[in-house]
Amino acid sequence: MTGGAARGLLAELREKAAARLDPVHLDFYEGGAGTERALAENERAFARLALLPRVLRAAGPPRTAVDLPGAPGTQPVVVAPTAFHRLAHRDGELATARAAAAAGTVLTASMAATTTVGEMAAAARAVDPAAAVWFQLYLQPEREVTLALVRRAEEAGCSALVVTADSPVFGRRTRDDRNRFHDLPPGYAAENMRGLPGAPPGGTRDIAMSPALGWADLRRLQAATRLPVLLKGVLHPADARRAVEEGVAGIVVSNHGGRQLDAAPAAAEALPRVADAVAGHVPVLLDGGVRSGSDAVTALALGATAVGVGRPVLWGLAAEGEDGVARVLAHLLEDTAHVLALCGAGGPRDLGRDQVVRRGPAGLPGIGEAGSW
Ligand SMILES: Cc1cc2nc3c(=O)[nH]c(=O)nc-3n(C[C@H](O)[C@H](O)[C@H](O)COP(=O)(O)O)c2cc1C
Ligand SMILES: O=C(O)C(=O)c1ccccc1
Repeated sequence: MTGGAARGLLAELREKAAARLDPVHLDFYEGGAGTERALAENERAFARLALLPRVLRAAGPPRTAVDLPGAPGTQPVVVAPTAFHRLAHRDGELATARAAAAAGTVLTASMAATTTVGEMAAAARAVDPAAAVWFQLYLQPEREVTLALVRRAEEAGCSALVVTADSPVFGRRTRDDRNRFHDLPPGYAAENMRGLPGAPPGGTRDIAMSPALGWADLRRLQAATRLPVLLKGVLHPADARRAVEEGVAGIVVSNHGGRQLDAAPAAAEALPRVADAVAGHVPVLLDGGVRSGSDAVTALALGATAVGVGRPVLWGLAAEGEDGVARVLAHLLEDTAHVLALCGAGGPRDLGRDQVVRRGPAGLPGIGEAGSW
């Protein structure tokens, strides 16, 4: 086989995106923090793992539907929140929203979107009135600003909030520093931040990261909304346990695509212990490095209910707009169902953690050992 034959759709769209994007914007999308070790580890962790198929289980065709907060019967691949889609394509977040709705996947609207969450949710619902949209939120130091953002998400019809907790300070992005990319170009803005309390007339507030936030702030948020709240950026099992005690509706295991703590482990490596700590009380999602159905199924076998994808969506968007995002999502969903079938699973719940082993000579002794991972 020639190299090209097995290259895959995502690699193709990534190359097309790289050829089209302003190199500074490409670096913003692709880059991570520090030496980009956490970024690299996300994909490497999946590459180190193999799936052990089960045979003759009479599983029938895979049913992929899963229940997520505010999204019953949805697909096990969701669109992770990523900033600034209009730098990738003129249609920006509207293209992403339409493609996610068409694919039947949850769209997580970023607080740092270049389109308002209201416009995004309307675009998704124009494609599918039942489309699920979540709103990702950085808790702001000023409570009234956070609450104004929550009201916007509620009014947009969002069905859950995703609070990103891994950013007490903004990660040090080596490529952005080198490129001096620290502001959106003229004509673009973080539209959700327009007209908030304290914003200049007609202008936007900056998104603040705060190291002063604590569990009490999360609790106050939960008391101020009826929406389910997921906590994103959890890697320590003790934090996952605490979050469940605090009544969160879901946990997102994530190192922020390697853009925050460079010394963080891969999301896939942190997942099993977080899943153990959560013990099925709420859904656990994983994002970081998911590039194939095999990666998604590996995460599902290790205890995730669903996975999120960040950069692949941006590659599709930059390469081909709405069609590109649609191709990425359809491919990942189809590949996930296909790999489930090959593993002998009739659905995500049929997978066992014993079906995931480390590659290499040290891998096989781990088979079947609970907690070998
Ligand atoms: C360009 C870019 C922008 C991002 N913006 C946000 C954001 O605004 N809020 C957030 O919680 N996470 C953000 N993330 C992190 C993603 O939600 C997700 O954790 C990560 O991209 C998953 O890894 P993957 O890109 O390998 O799929 C961003 C990631 C990228 C690559
Ligand atoms: O780049 C990011 O990862 C991110 O989360 C972000 C947050 C605010 C503004 C721009 C990007």
